[in-house]
Amino acid sequence: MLQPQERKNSEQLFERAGKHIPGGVNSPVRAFKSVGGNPIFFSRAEGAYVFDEDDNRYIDFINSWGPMILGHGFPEVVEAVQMQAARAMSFGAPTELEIQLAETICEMTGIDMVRLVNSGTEACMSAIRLARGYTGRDKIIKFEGCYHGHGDSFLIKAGSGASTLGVPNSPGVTKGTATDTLTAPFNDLAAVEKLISENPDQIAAIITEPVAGNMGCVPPAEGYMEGLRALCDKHGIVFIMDEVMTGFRLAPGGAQERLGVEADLVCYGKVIGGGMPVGAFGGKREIFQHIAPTGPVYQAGTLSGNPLAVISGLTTLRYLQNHPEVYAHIDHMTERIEDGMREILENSKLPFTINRLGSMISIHFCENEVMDYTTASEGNNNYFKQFFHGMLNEGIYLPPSAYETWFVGNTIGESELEHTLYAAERVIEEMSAQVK
Ligand SMILES: N[C@H](C=O)CCC(=O)O
Repeated sequence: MLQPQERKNSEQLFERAGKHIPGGVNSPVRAFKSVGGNPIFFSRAEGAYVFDEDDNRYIDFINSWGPMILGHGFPEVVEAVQMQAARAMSFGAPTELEIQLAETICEMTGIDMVRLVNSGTEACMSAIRLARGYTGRDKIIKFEGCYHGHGDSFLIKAGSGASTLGVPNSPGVTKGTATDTLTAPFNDLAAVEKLISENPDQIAAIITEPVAGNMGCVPPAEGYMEGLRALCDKHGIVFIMDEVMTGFRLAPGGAQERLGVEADLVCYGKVIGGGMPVGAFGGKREIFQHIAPTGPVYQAGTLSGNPLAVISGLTTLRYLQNHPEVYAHIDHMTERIEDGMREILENSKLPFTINRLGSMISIHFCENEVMDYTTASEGNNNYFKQFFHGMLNEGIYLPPSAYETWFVGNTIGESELEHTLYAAERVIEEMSAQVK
C-alpha cells in the first residue's frame, strides 16, 4: 500500500506547476478538487498501467478519460505515429490520410459525411452551429449533468469538472447564450416535450450524451433515446448525439449501433484519436452539405486533420474495426468488475448504486437509482473521497470525481481484475468498519 509521502516528486511538481499554470493543471477535473489532496504527476505508461514521477505504478481506469481503449503504448499505434512524425507533422493542407480516416469513420458508424476537428469540444460546438444554420433556429436543448466540452452553450447545468468544482453555470457565459440553452433532466421525455411546446419552432437541436458519462455513468432508460428521436422528427429538430465518450467504445458504431437509434449529427472525440487530439462531427449528407465551403455555415481549424493525429486515430480505429473481440473483452471485464464490486458492497454497511453500460461504469454511494443529475448528486462525497484515496493507495487510478465514469481498456486482464477487486475489498471493509 502506498503512502502519500511516497509521492514526493509529484508534490514538488505540483507546487512548481501552480506558479505558472492555474491550479497546477491544464484541465480542472485533474485537480483532485472534490476529493482533496494534490494531483499526481505521471511520467510514463504501459498497457494497463501508468507510472507516476515517483515510479509508483497504478492500474489505469481513466485511460486519458477514454481514448486509450487499446491500452497505453499500443505497438501498432506507436510505430505508425513514429513513422509519420519522421515523414511530416503538419501541412495545413489536404492529405490522403484524412480521406482514409473519414472513410473508416463512415464505414464504422454509418454516417454519410464527417469533418475532423481537434477535440470533442470543437466537435460539439460546430455541430450546434450547423444545426442552427440548417434550421434557422437559435435555441438548443441540453440535459442537466451532461457535458459537451467547454463551449459557452454547454456550460449551463454542465456535468464533469464544472459540477465537480460547483460551477455548472460558468461565469463568462453571456445571458443571451444562457437564454438560448434550455435544459431538462436526463431520462425525462415529458420535460423535453414541455420545453418544445413552450418554444414552438425555436429549437434547432437536442444534444445529448447517449450514455451520460459526466455525472458518473448514467445509461438511458428504456425507450428514452427512441423518444428523443421521435420528438426531433415530429418538430423538425436536429438530433445530435455527443458520442465523444461512447463513440468506438460501446461498439464499432458507438451508441448509435449499441442502442439502435440514429442521430442526425454525431460528435466524436477521445477513442477517435487513439491518444492524440482528434475530434470529429458528422452525420446526414442533407444537413452536412451546409458546412463551408460547400455551404454557408463556417467552421475551420489550422491543425484539423493534421497527419500525426490522424495516423494515431486511423490505426486505432482500423484495429478496432478488425478486432471485434476487443468489445467483447472490455465489456466482459467491466461486467466482472461490476459483479465483484456489487458483492463487496453488498457485504458492507455502505449505501451504493452501480451503473454500467459496456465498458463504462461508476459507483455511486447512494441507495437510490441514479438516472439523472439530481439523483447523481445524492451520492455521499465523503464515501467517494475515502474510496478514491483508498484505491489510489492500493495502486488503482480512478477518476478523481464522482461526476466521471471509469473507462475500462483492453489491457485489463485477470491479474488487474484480481488486484482491483482485492484492493476494493480492503478499502470498502475499512470504510464499512467506520460506519456506526
Ligand atoms: N469529463 C471530461 C471529459 O470527458 C474529463 C476530462 C477533462 O475535462 O479534462
